[in-house]
Amino acid sequence: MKIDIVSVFPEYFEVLNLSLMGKAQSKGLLEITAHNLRDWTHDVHHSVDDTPVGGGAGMVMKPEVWAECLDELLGLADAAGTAAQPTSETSSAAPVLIFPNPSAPLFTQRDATELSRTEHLLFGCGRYEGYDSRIPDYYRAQGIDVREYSIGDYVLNGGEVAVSVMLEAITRLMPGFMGNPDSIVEESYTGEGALLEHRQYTKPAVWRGISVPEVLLSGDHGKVDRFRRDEELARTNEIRPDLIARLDCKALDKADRKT
Ligand SMILES: COc1cccc(COC(=O)c2cn[nH]c2)c1
Repeated sequence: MKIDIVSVFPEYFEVLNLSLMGKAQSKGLLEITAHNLRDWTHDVHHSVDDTPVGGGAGMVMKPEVWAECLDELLGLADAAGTAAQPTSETSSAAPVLIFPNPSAPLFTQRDATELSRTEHLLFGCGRYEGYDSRIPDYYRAQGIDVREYSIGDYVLNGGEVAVSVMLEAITRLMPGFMGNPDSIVEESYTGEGALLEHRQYTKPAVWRGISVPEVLLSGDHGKVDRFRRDEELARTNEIRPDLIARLDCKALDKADRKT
């Protein structure tokens, strides 16, 4: 998978060369490039933002700068309309263009699963009050698959943290990324927006006088599975009833068949 990230703080992503992400890059599973949006400015101040049309506090990121950058990274015709020549850089599959945005639909495991099968992702990190809203609209009109996602109900100073969160959720699902692929199978229940996972315990069976649930020591896998399933339903109902509402009957049936 080829991943391009555009930010005014590209150095923020140097951390991706560590641990699993670093290994995945050295194994050729991933190719991550962080670009500095200011490389597409032409003024002496390398300005990427301007005051909001209609007034209001803060600054908004300029569409022209983003467009010069995205046209190039997406391999689109430039403003003059001359078709950009496909280069070795231009991946065959059209990339998905993703913008973190607090005012967008929530990014879920279902999105991570879908995007983990994509060949080329291009992330755009907003700063200040955000980017000119015409940017995603324009690229949708060019036929690009543009997604805007929130990672939660809070506002960050920029999209970089949100991109890191989405990248981790996406890349860990890629075949060959995790040492032990089984570790993501179990999550398929909770992952697909289904249920919260059951509580986890390890040895010792009794720790500071607190015992693990007896059934887990029974050796009866059928009973253990049933116990865990019941706990998943109860925990989800108590902590995240909204996930129950999203559950479709298939997932519930599948869950019952599992035990
Ligand atoms: C309109 O673009 C903006 C504006 C302001 C900050 C950001 C960065 O993203 C977030 O703050 C965020 C994403 N999910 N939850 C919070 C983007």
